Amino acid sequence: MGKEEEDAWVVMKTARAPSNIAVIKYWGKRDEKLILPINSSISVTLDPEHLSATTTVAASPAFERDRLWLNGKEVSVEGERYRNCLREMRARATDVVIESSGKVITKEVWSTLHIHIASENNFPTAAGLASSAAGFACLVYSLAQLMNVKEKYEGELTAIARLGSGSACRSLYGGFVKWNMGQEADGKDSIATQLAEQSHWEDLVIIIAVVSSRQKETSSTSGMQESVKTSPLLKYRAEEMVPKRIGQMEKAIKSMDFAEFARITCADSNQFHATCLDTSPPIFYLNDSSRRLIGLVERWNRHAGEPQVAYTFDAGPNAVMFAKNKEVAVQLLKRLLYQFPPSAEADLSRYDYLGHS
Ligand SMILES: Nc1ncnc2c1ncn2[C@@H]1O[C@H](COP(=O)(O)OP(=O)(O)OP(=O)(O)O)[C@@H](O)[C@H]1O
Ligand SMILES: C[C@@](O)(CCOP(=O)(O)OP(=O)(O)O)CC(=O)O
Repeated sequence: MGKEEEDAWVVMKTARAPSNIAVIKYWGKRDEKLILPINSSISVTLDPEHLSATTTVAASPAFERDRLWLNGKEVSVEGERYRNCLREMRARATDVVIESSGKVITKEVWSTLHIHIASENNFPTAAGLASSAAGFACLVYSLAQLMNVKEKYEGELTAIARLGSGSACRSLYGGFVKWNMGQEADGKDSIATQLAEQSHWEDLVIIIAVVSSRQKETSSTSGMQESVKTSPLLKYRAEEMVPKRIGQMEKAIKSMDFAEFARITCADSNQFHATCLDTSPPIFYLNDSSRRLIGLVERWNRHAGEPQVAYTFDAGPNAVMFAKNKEVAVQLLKRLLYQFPPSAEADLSRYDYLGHS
């Protein structure tokens, strides 16, 4: 067989992974390279129909270097995070048989093959809606399919996704997920585990209000670096507050106690933004619309006598809200449209309603 014929094959896999929203936030690393956090966190994985990354990975002897296209535009794959994920996945590749020809791609061959990656997000990238979480979870999962990688211990793939972006480790599972901060220096025990399936809490409805889809000024990565360096509140939060809240949140999820779930979710979001304000120079992720949303929910909950809706904000002004059930969700949408009426030329299909169940 000539070199051209030998190079004429390509193997390919496509996968989709959803984004996730933390109800106990990760903010701060104890190891920048391995992306090891200063506290554990808990998140809810979102519906892939609405917020997800779709990634196709391909390998061929004809490819001369690793390449990545993100939302149709080629971007560099030379960054440490992409390199680390690719290296760890290649190291775990096992035999793959190409169906059409019967040819076997062995572990040795995988170590010489270059990968082409094309990924699309169905929501704004780098706008505080955890695109990096969906993106790196999807990259690792699609590579695992392509290279026939089998986990040696549960959560091994989550530890590799973590090397791409901390929050990505939580997107490999659906439902309610905990990222254990771990203790080991090599990060082996800093993995995600599923607390409960999505179907465990069917009543819960998630609504996302995209206040702004502009890219944020301070990325999560640099924002949390500054907070670790300068915020005394962050240290107190990670050491004293989060360990207690993690236990309380696990209990609330297990028993589907919405009042407790809402109380902790709102308190943790507010404390995370307080640590941003406590950073020097201060970081502002919320804007006037975010604050109006907080006011609306707080007044409603107080008036109802017990929480009906919870809110949480990541590193941006966009709100993620949890409604107690479908009836409350409909009420919430009405109130949101009343408080924030769309302009006459708005495209109403962009008003997203995300059912969790
Ligand atoms: N689908 C994807 N595939 C691979 N990498 C992606 C994908 N989507 C995003 N990324 C990577 O993640 C980066 C954006 O991460 P960043 O943390 O700045 O924003 P975010 O994840 O949208 O927001 P946040 O984490 O604060 O909620 C992109 O520049 C890109 O490197
Ligand atoms: C506010 C957050 O969304 C921060 C997420 O930070 P990233 O996971 O994007 O940061 P890196 O690990 O540096 O990639 C809270 C959370 O998702 O827990």
